[in-house]
Amino acid sequence: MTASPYGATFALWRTGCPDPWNAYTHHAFVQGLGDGTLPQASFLHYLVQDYIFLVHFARAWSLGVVKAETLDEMRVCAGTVDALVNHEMALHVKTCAAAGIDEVTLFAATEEFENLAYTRYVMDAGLQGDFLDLMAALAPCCFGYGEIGQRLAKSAAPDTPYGDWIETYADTAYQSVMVSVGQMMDAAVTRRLGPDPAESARWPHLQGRFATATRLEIAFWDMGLRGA
Ligand SMILES: Cc1ncc(CO)c(N)n1
Repeated sequence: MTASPYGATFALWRTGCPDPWNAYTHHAFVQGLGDGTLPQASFLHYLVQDYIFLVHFARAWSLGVVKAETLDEMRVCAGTVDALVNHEMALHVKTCAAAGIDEVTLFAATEEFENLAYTRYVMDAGLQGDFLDLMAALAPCCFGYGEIGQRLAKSAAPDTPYGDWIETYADTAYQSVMVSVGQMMDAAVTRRLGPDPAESARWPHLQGRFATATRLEIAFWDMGLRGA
């Protein structure tokens, strides 16, 4: 198992589904962001959908506050809601405004099925299950973009038009929130499953949620590439 700055739980989950994880983090859409060959129409189609995605992700992280058992869990979940609605979405608003799409239009955009499936899957994981079910479904989103941002910041073509996007996820603001999310998830898992969580009866189910959310990330990139 390869260690990760985002904690031991994530490292275990990622190791549990290597092929989907690789397909997600090295998707053609991601390569196109890095080398600049991604068509702008695909990028905008993705970004409008991603704005709606973040609205629902902020709702799911808010459910984390409701399902938390410690103040630390509440703090990290509330901090993530803040990072999503007050920071990350600024990228979407600014980039779309420059392309002539205003925020009212963004908020009213029709959701693609891939977007609906992913966001409602995560919300249902949290409603049907407990805090850990919700975290397992949220983890691929957080840490996948963390890994992609870090890798592209080092390897992207200097003239890619997607530098702002890359910078948003490579930035210490995003990375440091992800490190605290990873630490919080490790503590949450130890608290509920003990020191050897992978041996617990619940582990395969949590691993399954992580893998499903990872497959939904792949479908989200596919949706972006397909265009509007
Ligand atoms: C689809 C998707 N996954 C993860 C992130 C990171 O927050 C995002 N903005 N969109």
